[in-house]
Amino acid sequence: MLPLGEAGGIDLSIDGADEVDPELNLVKGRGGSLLREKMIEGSGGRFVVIVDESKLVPRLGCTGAVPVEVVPFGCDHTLGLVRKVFDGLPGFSARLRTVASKDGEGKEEMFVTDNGNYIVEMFFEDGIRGDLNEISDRLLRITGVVEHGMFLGMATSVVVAKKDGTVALLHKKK
Ligand SMILES: O=C(CO)[C@H](O)[C@H](O)COP(=O)(O)O
Repeated sequence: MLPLGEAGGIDLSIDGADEVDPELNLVKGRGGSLLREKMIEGSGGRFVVIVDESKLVPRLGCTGAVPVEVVPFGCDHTLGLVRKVFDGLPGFSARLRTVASKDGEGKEEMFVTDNGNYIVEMFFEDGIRGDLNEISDRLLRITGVVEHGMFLGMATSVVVAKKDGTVALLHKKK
């Protein structure tokens, strides 16, 4: 094991994904590790994704939350700014992710990422329509947003395990 800065580049990253669209854009981070995953998988080299076919979607955001990592300071304000990006979009909602509190008394507490941050979850009625790169830029320009879970143009190949037992191999268009 080496720190990222000492690895001298990463030739190959292999990971799962929560969603894969026809252009091999991904949603990742429903487990909350999107920042570290994006740092590693975006550091160059090949990025191979392994999923089952339930992860293939026509548009990102079709099957669940698209996560956005935000700093805890002013998180409600940042949540409001994230909501503004999709202002007026029917069926859109966003909230801060919570988890059941460990005290077992049925309370909820903030979900904290491995970097000590919070997660805003964005929900779309029928997936994200529009220019994903533009939406990405708008989200990343919000002060308080650390990173989001759309991995655009990063996957070089996707290995898809199908229900019938066969495997399909998809490659990024050049
Ligand atoms: O994207 C991910 C985390 O960011 C995971 O790879 C993804 O959630 C894997 O899901 P599953 O356990 O259903 O294979």
